[in-house]
Amino acid sequence: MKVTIVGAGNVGASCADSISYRGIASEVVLLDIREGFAEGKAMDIMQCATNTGFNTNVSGVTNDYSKTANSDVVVITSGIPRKPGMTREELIGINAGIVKTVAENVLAHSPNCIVVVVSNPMDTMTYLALKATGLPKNRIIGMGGALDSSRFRYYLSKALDKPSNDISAMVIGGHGDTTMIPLTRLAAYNGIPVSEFLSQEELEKVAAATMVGGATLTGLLGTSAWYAPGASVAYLVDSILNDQKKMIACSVMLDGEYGQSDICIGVPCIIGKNGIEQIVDIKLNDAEKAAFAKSAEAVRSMNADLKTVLA
Ligand SMILES: NC(=O)C1=CN([C@@H]2O[C@H](COP(=O)(O)OP(=O)(O)OC[C@H]3O[C@@H](n4cnc5c(N)ncnc54)[C@H](O)[C@@H]3O)[C@@H](O)[C@H]2O)C=CC1
Ligand SMILES: O=C([O-])CC(=O)C(=O)O
Repeated sequence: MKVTIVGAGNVGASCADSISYRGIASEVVLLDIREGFAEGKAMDIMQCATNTGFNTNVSGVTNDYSKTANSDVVVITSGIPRKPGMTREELIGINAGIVKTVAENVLAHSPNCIVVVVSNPMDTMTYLALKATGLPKNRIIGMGGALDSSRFRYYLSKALDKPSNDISAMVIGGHGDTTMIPLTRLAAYNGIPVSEFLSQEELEKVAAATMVGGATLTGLLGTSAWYAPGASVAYLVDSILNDQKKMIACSVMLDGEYGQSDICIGVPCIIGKNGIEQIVDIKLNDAEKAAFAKSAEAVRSMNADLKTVLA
């Protein structure tokens, strides 16, 4: 199985690293426009192989899409990250042009691939990639919910003082500081609702910390995060390549589900060899429904800005 990652920066290289460690692809190609940069990242990752025991062949290329030909999965991580104080939405002006060109280039060389969009603002970039390529909606997946859900589990684990892996929890909605919807009502510690252990006030604090999880890291690091984003992409790619049918919150084109159409936004999906194999339309309560509608409205208004930025 072959995976291409376009954009060999912090997130792209971390994706290549995590995918190699998982041993889920025979080949990973990193592509970047910076001369020699992807080659250097690939060489550094390959020099881990003997000490960590992986057999994936990781290579790097400078803007040569012929080397990405016939990829099974292409991950788009090209574009600028935010700096402290910025929102993800502010990146649209530069990243829209990059994502559109990259999506067209990868499809020209890998017409059957499944595309995972990571660049921000991710929901709008997923929508753009879908419209620009005309691919069927099961083959364009926006990665955000996997990461946001793992941050939700992290903050719940801190509040509960229990391991993250004993907690199940999901974040739906937009991948933005104000558009995320941590589904606190459905979060559980070994099947027991977390509300049995945490007060309403504690749960609200966890949800608020989750929503600004990316901004918190950006403030600490001076640029946005990469280890957890890379691991989240690898988790998603594993479910595609190995047809695991995991339920993962992903940004996907809706066609009536959750009362929305013509929008890519985070909802629970079954992920397998065909990409998005099913959208799981869970029953939300009235407050969750209202939060989802508000989140969709914000994402939709960002999508409308594409006309201006791409003009
Ligand atoms: N969806 C999510 O959960 C997450 C999304 N992100 C987003 O991922 C993107 C990348 O973040 P980082 O890796 O931290 O940035 P970075 O600046 O470290 O790397 C971006 C790379 O893209 C390359 N690039 C720019 N234009 C290109 C083009 N046309 N073709 C190929 N490569 C190109 C740059 O040379 C650079 O190496 C950002 O937009 C960031 O906001 C970051 C973390 C999580
Ligand atoms: O915070 C950012 O800008 C990058 C990102 O999407 C995340 O880490 O969730």
